[in-house]
Amino acid sequence: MLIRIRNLTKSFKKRVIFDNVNVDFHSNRINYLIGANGSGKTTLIKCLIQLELYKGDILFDSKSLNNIRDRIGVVFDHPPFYTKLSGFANLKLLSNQKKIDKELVTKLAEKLMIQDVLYNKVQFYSYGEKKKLSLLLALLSNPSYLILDEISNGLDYDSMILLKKLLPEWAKTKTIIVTGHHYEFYQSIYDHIFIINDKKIYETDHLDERIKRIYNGES
Ligand SMILES: Nc1ncnc2c1ncn2[C@@H]1O[C@H](COP(=O)(O)OP(=O)(O)OP(=O)(O)O)[C@@H](O)[C@H]1O
Repeated sequence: MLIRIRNLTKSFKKRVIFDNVNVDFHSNRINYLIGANGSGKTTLIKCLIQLELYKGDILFDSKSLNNIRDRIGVVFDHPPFYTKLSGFANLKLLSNQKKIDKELVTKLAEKLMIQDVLYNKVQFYSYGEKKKLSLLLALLSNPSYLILDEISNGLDYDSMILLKKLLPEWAKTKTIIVTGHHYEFYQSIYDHIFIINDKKIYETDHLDERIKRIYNGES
């Protein structure tokens, strides 16, 4: 379940974000993507699921997105929901499953510790609760590819600990890409680290001083 990116070029008008990027995200691993603010982490995720137009090829285990769309789960930093509806109603509407498995929803809601608000309107959800609802939605289809943008943002201590335990478990059967600025959170769980710098994406095996500078947005 390798994600292969070849000759990816992405611009917003004259602003080039990626210039001929070639990179592979590893199968059944936690691939941690870092980069300064505005370097293009969210843009890359949007390219992966074709929410943005780009030049180049992105293949999931040699297949194009259209063939595996149902097997991708994505959580954005600010997940879009119907705020007047309950969390559960949102899951029913937004899930790519024909019929929602209520038992699974309950199980996941308990695991992610949002069972108490599941039937409340999303407009009353906290930022962290929305994140968890979005994660629950992504997990409902048991995706082979799980892409999490800034997932650690807004999570409380217990939820962070939980996620630290769950991510490596999920990586046994899923190809995971995570982005985020909380290096301390990811350092004990990532398998591979990738950095966006100067319109390219590099894989690296450790966070040297150069990378630390870039990571801290000082490049
Ligand atoms: N639709 C758009 N039109 C024009 N510019 C955009 C658009 N979307 C993103 N950008 C710009 O592209 C750059 C990359 O944005 P992106 O959100 O991918 O960065 P990021 O690495 O996720 O940043 P952060 O760490 O702050 O979340 C930014 O300079 C942003 O302003």
